[in-house]
Amino acid sequence: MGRRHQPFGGKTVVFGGDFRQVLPVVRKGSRGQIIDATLRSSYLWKGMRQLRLVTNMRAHNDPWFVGYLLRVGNGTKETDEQGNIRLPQDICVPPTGDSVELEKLIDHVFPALDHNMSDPNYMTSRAILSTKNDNVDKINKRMIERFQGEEKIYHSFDSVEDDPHGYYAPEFLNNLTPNGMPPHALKLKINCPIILLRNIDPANGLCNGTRLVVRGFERNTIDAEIMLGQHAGRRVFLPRIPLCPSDDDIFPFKFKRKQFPIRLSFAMTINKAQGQTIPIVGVYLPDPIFSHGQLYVALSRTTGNRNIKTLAIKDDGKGKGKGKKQSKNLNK
Ligand SMILES: Nc1ncnc2c1ncn2[C@@H]1O[C@H](COP(=O)(O)OP(=O)(O)OP(=O)(O)O)[C@@H](O)[C@H]1O
Repeated sequence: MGRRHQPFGGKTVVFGGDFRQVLPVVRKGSRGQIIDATLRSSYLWKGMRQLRLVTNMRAHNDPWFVGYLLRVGNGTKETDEQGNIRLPQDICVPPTGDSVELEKLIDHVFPALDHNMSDPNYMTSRAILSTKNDNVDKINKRMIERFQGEEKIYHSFDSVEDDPHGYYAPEFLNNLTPNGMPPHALKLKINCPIILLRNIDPANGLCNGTRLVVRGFERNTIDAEIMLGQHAGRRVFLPRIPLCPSDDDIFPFKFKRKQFPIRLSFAMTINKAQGQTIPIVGVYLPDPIFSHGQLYVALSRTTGNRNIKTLAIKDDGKGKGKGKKQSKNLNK
């Protein structure tokens, strides 16, 4: 670090990013505060040299799709009078207004599940993405019920720091699942796909967002196999670790959960999928999406138009999104 007065001691540091994607999350932040949290607003920005990557390598076999993604991401895709974007007809599962529509989306993304359950490539090359954890949990629950194989439920140990008199009953704590935390009752089956929620051992490929498949159950560890990236094929034993919610002002007490830092990954939030390549993607949008950047992230995880199916419930203007700072739903 020779030049102490320069950023990073004068060393060259490479930052990467795509400003069309979801911006940093600022809880309850205004538009201005969110923009303020981006690299573009950093005092370092003016000292940076910008290099542009202009070829979409992931979807390079589908030039029409690449152009469509750029129009969505750049905000140049034409909208109707309510601000809705028209999704291509061939990627839409027609909404029917009942539970069958979701089953249809699941069947598109996970065809012949019964025959392919033990094929790790099948399991990790597909996922359903949605905006909210509630939707994701609903789909993961359906999928694990459908999945066949030896089942195990791991329960967490929940506690509150500085609570010597035990004011917070375990039953109450067990019912809490703040964002980014694993559930109290983690129901798994052999060969089911999971995603890591914390960096455990980045040097060995165990990072927040790593996708794995469950191979075996031990009393205090889970035997799993890394599925993607340079560590694909590596068998690891995942430990239970103490976890705290990332938003520390969410409860008026300091909540601690000892659990395996994983969730099922048949479905995940769009934010969690940012940065991943998922060859076959389903997008479930029962509510208006938060921003066009979120739609851009969801659609751009895959390699082309034919590998994506969306189920968008039409926003009739009376929905929950009405009057909030959400962009309109994105229907046909
Ligand atoms: N030069 C290249 N030649 C061939 N394939 C490439 C090349 N660069 C990237 N890819 C492939 O494109 C896909 C996306 O790459 P990568 O995840 O590095 O992009 P990214 O910019 O981080 O994407 P995003 O931000 O959208 O997640 C990967 O499947 C990768 O293997």
